Amino acid sequence: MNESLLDVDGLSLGFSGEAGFAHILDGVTLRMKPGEIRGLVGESGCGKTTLASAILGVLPRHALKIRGGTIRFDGTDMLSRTATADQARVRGRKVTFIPQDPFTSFNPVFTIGQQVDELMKWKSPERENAGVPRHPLFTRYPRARRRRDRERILSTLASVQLPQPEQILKKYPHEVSGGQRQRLMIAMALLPEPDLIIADEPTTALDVTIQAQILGLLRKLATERGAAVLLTTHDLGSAYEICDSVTVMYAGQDVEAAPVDAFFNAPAHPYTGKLLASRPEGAGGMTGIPGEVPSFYDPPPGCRFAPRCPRATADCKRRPDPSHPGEGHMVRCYHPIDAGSAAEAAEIVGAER
Ligand SMILES: Nc1ncnc2c1ncn2[C@@H]1O[C@H](COP(=O)(O)OP(=O)(O)OP(=O)(O)O)[C@@H](O)[C@H]1O
Repeated sequence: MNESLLDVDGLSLGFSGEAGFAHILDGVTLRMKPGEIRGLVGESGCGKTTLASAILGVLPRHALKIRGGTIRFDGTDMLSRTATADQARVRGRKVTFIPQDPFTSFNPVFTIGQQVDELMKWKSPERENAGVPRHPLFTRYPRARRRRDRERILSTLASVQLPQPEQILKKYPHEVSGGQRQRLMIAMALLPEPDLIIADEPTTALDVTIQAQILGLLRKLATERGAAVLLTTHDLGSAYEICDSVTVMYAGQDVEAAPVDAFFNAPAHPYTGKLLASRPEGAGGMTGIPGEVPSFYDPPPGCRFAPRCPRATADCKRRPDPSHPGEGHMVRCYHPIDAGSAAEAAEIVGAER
């Protein structure tokens, strides 16, 4: 039985532009089970947002070219050009989104209440055929459903710890703080009762003190309501705090996926080892990783980390198939770190020191 909620398999895509074709995602595989909280980590520019946007179906169509692979959500083919009604039922209803920047995500000219009502008019869990596009003029918002939705809205705002929810709904976006706006975003992502929430660096724009609170709240509410969360972040500390599992991306490739304990205690891909070692509290101390991320216009063949990898050999010019060093642990590397060998771990961490 296939118990995946989300199944991204071998996804390769890129964008054409004046500078040529940018090969962004290269054979990415990502699976999520119902209720799982998975971190999608990697350096800035490694393709986390592109992957999240591909799942949500919001990549710019004019330049996008899908070169291979599939995205299936609970049985719906999210890349098919004919299953658009099913895709519309999934997007914004079964899969919702928490954006990076709560400051630009609201429309400044409507009150928060008007914007939440509009969301529920279309995406309420009670709405039949939720998500199927119809002409807005011919779609009523029946009074009885609107009343029940209002109850849902007030209780969800209370659950994200927004005081005086009725007052907040009357305000305009600029009248509430950044932290409150991000709580509202979490509430709006929860209201359709989704099976998956994609949170794209949801706390980057906030104060460090508020970040941990918001992530803790997201984890608690998603778990209580049985929703899975895909959290894109470059903050490994956040991933450690709230995730069950982690997928590591490097230059548009998934290089490793592991339960959170294995990720931190027994990383197998040399890039993961470097990433962990370059944390301020890691063995390398804020050293960074020598070398540069390759260009997406002319990426190296095979493993894209090979040009920076102390273990690379000629084999690495072909993309490695996945291997499985442990339960739920996948790595794509011809020369993985042996978790049992302290000398190997030290070699990876200290190779350039
Ligand atoms: N429409 C596009 N055309 C060309 N290149 C693009 C396009 N969209 C994204 N890219 C490139 O794809 C790469 C991956 O970007 P993406 O935003 O997915 O990375 P990221 O890991 O989410 O980064 P960050 O952590 O900074 O948000 C970047 O080099 C970006 O410039």
